[in-house]
Formats: sequence, C-alpha cells, structure tokens
Amino acid sequence: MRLILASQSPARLSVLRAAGVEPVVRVSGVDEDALVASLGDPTPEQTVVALSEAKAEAVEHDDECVVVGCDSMLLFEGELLGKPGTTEVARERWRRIAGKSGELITGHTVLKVSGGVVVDRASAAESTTVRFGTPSDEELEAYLATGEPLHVAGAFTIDGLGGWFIDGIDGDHTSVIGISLPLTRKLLGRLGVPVSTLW
Ligand SMILES: Nc1nc2c(ncn2[C@H]2C[C@H](O)[C@@H](COP(=O)(O)OP(=O)(O)OP(=O)(O)O)O2)c(=O)[nH]1
Repeated sequence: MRLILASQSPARLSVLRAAGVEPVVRVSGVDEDALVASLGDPTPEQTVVALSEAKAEAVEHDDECVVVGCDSMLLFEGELLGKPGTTEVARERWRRIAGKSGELITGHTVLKVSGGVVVDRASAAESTTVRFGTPSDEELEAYLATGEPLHVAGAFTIDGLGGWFIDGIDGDHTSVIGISLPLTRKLLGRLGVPVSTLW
C-alpha cells in the first residue's frame, strides 16, 4: 500500500523511513494561521487535529493509497506554541520553558483512498510531556545561532542539537519528533490497513 506523507517535514520523513516506509512526499502548503483563526475556540488537541486533517485533505491523492497529515505544537502554561520563526522569539521561548515542562501535542489524520476517493478516515492527537533543561546563556546563544530552534515546534528537538537541553520525556518520542508510529499504526488499523503492508 502506498503512503503519501502530506508534510515537508524532514523529521517526519526520517521517522517513517527508519520504520521501513518510503512515503511519497507531497507538501500541503496549508495556511495554518488562517485555519486556526477560522476554528473559533478549539482545544489544543482540536487545533492540531484540524490542521492535520487540512494537510491530508489538501494534497493530491493516488487512486489507491493512504494519506497521512500531521501537525505538532507545544502546549506550555496554557498557550499553544508553534515554530518560533525568528531568533528573538526562540530566545524568549527558551527563557520561558527552561527548567519547566510542557506538552508536545501532535495531531494525526489518516485517509484511506480507493478508486480515487476517500473511503475512510481516522484522526487523533498524541501528547508527550517534555521536561526542558536549563542551557547556560552561552549554550542558548550557540543553539540559537545554529538556526535549528527557529523551524521546529516548541523551539527544540529531542533528536538533534536540542537533545542536549531536554532532560527527559514521558510518552512517545516519535510523536515529539513529528509523527507517532504507535498512534499512526492504530489509526491505520481502524481503516483496515496493517502497517506491515507499508514496508
Ligand atoms: N527532528 C525534530 N523535529 C521536530 C521536533 N519537534 C518538532 N519538530 C518539527 C516537526 C515539524 O517539522 C515541525 C512542526 O511544525 P508542523 O507540524 O507545522 O510541520 P511543518 O511545518 O514542519 O511541515 P508540514 O506543515 O507538515 O508540511 O517541528 C523534534 O523533536 N525533532
């Protein structure tokens, strides 16, 4: 069964490849800010699930395939945080999170396509507690200078340079990276697609 990954994320691609899947990558280009603004007053989980649904729906589907869309954000002190985008925002973000914990929430949507139409779908969010370390000012500036924290949800990675500053997690690490393998397996199972048909 062909899997279409509706994401430009190199992290999601690498998680799937390490798990034996060579997805077809199609970038959705969804305007995430506009979609979130249209949602009214959603919960954090509803927000990331809605974004994952929009991404999966937006990409071109093959006649017979499954499509996976994801969206990750950091829930910290009641605020849902995405990618910082700038060094200043990433620095401020780290000044807030250092030494504390947050929830990295990833929304997942899987579509089953047959005969060129979506015949079934399943969505869910996965939440993982992330315990942040306390980088020194010198370490933080050096990390910011790499650019990595600017382009990832929550301004950190657990499998990259950010790993030095993550004291631990409680939950699924693949979900933090960007796509939960166990949750995706369960969603595919609901659609009657064993993961073993993907590799
Ligand atoms: N390698 C790595 N990447 C992470 C980690 N935490 C978050 N990220 C990345 C995964 C996603 O690429 C990004 C979250 O942003 P989004 O969910 O909006 O996805 P993105 O805009 O990258 O691509 P997409 O919207 O799916 O086309 O942050 C981590 O611990 N490790």
